[in-house]
Amino acid sequence: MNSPADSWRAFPAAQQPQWPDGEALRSATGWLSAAPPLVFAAECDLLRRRMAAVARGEAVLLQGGDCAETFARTTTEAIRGTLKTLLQMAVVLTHATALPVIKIGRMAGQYAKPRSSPVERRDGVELPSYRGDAVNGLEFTAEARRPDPARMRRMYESSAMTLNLVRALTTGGFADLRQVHAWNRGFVAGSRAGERYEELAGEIERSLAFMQACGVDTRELGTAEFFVGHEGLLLDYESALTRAEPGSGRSYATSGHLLWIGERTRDLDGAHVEYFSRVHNPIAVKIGPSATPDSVLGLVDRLDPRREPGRLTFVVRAGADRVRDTLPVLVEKVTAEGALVCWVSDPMHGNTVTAASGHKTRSFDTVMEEVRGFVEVHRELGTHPGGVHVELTGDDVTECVGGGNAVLPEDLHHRYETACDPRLNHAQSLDLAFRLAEMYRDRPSPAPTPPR
Ligand SMILES: O=C[C@H](O)[C@H](O)COP(=O)(O)O
Ligand SMILES: C=C(OP(=O)(O)O)C(=O)O
Ligand SMILES: [Mn+2]
Repeated sequence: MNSPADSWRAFPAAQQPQWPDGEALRSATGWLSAAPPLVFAAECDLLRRRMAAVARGEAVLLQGGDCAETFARTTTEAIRGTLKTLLQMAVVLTHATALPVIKIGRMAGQYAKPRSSPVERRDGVELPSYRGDAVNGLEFTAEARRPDPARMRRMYESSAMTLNLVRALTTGGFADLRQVHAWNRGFVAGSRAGERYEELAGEIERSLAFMQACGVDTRELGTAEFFVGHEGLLLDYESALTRAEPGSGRSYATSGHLLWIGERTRDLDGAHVEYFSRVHNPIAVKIGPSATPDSVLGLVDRLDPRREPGRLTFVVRAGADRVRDTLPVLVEKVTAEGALVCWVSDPMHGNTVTAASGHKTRSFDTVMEEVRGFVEVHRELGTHPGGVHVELTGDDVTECVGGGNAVLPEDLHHRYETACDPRLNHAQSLDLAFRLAEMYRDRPSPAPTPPR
């Protein structure tokens, strides 16, 4: 019970499914405990070093992907679409900042969802809420909504399939920077952001040709470093995949490189903080508008007691109208405490609204307003706006309104395909990258903090 994988069991765990079948739960977690790790300790350590560079102002983080991955969309097309979108956004940001962009997919594990309400009501019928494919089915039937622990095994298998393809694509030539034009193919033509991207890709190609002509070996640009992460919500799953490293004796969550604690599960006395205090991965915590300086400093003490840059990231999701008020004091207090954490903006979860049609949506302009507020706060304090964490897809969905190829509220039903929250589509994602790039270019980050 006091092992790193199990100490959380003595603490209250929010947002966990009520598994109806104890025997099925034991069978699933037993199977997971014997399964190979999905990621390796050395990869997690490498990402910690990369995140330390973000904390020092020497790199930028780009994290994105579905709100909720689904088993049905574990397809080559969907995975490749998200990956290409992130690679394109990273090129835009690298070009503007002249800093390395650390890429993390919200992929290969994003199958469990915290919910505002444990139940959903439709036409007088009440059923358990959908909690992600790892727990139950999206279909509104009693059968589908019953939590089934065997789904955690499918979560592992879908994560493995996704990770396998991601590893092949990022190292097998697909992510080669010399393919910078090819990544834009297959996406809907005609968006302003797409055109801007084509211009930039042309510029990069000419620079690469120039470097080659000067005798520089550009083959090094043939692969991309890419990590995966998800909300570490389902503690039965995460603890079954926790492995101790024989050399160091350290424990790692091996379901993903960087895992985060959500806004609804960051209670200092709760099971999630306890579990994550025991594993050595780089970790993140979502910070909403109600976070007090004391609760944030408490998280630093519990999760980063040695104040090691790269260990802890705060993902701020305050809302466009609150970020300028709530963020400064948090940044000031954490900095005064001697912690060099990464500050990242999630401009989506504080800005969800319900459209007249009943669809959950987010306005692109409001999303950008939160990013702007986040960057401005850091500029004023002389700290580094470390990057963004966004819900996006390479598909041409109509889930968020606005953006370059404006999706109108009346268009939402055309391709509203998300299993949970509304995602930016491909054009909106590129648009966000260009606008963020402008913010970085207008006011470069201060000189990096010297390594500690
Ligand atoms: O993705 C985040 C949460 O799971 C989601 O925003 C909760 O949505 P709900 O308010 O519809 O439950
Ligand atoms: C649940 C999520 O966010 P938050 O914890 O910030 O609400 C999410 O990232 O999908
Ligand atoms: Mn979400």
